[in-house]
Amino acid sequence: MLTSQLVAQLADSVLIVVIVAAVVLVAGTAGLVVTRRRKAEVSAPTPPAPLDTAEPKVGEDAEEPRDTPTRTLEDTELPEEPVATIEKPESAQGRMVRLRARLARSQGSLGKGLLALLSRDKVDEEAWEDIETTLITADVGVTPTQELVERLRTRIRVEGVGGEQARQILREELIELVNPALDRSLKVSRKEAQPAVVLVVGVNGTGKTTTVGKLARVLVAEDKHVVLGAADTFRAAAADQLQTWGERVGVRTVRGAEGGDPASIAFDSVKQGIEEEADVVIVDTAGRLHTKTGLMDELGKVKRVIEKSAEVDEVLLVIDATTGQNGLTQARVFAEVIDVTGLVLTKLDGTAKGGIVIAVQRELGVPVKLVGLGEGPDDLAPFDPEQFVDALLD
Ligand SMILES: Nc1nc2c(ncn2[C@@H]2O[C@H](COP(=O)(O)OP(=O)(O)OP(=O)(O)O)[C@@H](O)[C@H]2O)c(=O)[nH]1
Repeated sequence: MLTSQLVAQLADSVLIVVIVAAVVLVAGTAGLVVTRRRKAEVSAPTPPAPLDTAEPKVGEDAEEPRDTPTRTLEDTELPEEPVATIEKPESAQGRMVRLRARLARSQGSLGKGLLALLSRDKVDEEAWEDIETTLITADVGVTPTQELVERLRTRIRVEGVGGEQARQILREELIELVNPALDRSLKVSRKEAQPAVVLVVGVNGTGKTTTVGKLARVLVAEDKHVVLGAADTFRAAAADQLQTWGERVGVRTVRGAEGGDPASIAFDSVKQGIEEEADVVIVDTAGRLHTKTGLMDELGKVKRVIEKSAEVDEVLLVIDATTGQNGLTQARVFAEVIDVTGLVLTKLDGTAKGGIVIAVQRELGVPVKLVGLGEGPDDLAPFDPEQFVDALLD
């Protein structure tokens, strides 16, 4: 009896559980269906809007402008690197006028010092000694100094002294010492259907690559077609540096592998110049210590290899004016291994020893053709003795 009651109770419980489960199941399924339907409503693609075939309205019929204001120029992000444009370099004419103040600033003590001593009422022995010291300190060199002092003594004795007269005498004698008779023109014109070739040489860090870049600008300003040869395969960044200089004025740079054979790059750049019918090919070479025989011999090879296809018209030796007497020693050794046709004195803006112009010309019997007066792209000027001396005396 008890058992049958127990069984009946159990059956009731099972029934209740089954009923509850069924209700939950039905409610769950209904919920799911509703959610699915809602989701389907949300993600259903909206039908495409009918094409607006109406004519655009103008004037008073025009629609109201958009809520969001149109972006102004200020809002627009510009690319960081401006689009490369070809620069127009300053012409060589008149550069010296612009750079004269800089020269006067650096060399002022030389010119003004001499002038002050010569303008005294009486130029005594002590004053002449001071004049000599001033000239030697400015790197004019012993022999040129003695010559100049001798000529000044004679003229001052004969023509007398006095402010303006002393200035005139000094000006004339300094110009004579710098030697205005020397041919300072650069051989940079095509001849016999071939480009002129300029080889740039010198000790490390004197400013060769910079000078090649600046020279290219001088020539581009004269409407010359220039090709650059990056034969400095020793310093990793030199070819990039040169190429950047070239690109700024639309000039091609021929380069080779880092550590490659400089003679072969020099050859290729001249070949390129011939093919492009260029006016000038300027070849930059690696800086080399004048004391390293192997490197110095390499220069001869570079020149000989170029000469297989074209004549080398200019060999420009770059000298850092701030190195003083050491610059003279370099000049001497370079001149022994290669025929230097012109000198470039760089960094004249950074030294008071402008007398090196006189000394180095004397040493080599070769004219200073260009002077570097700053790091700016157009801070290279053709050397002019009169303007140089006038800047000293400014
Ligand atoms: N103030 C001044 N600096 C100059 C002048 N010319 C060149 N320089 C600087 O001298 C440094 C060396 O110049 P580079 O052209 O790299 O010298 P480089 O002779 O090619 O050097 P290497 O390839 O190592 O032999 C650079 O910082 C130039 O900007 C100049 O006339 N005035």
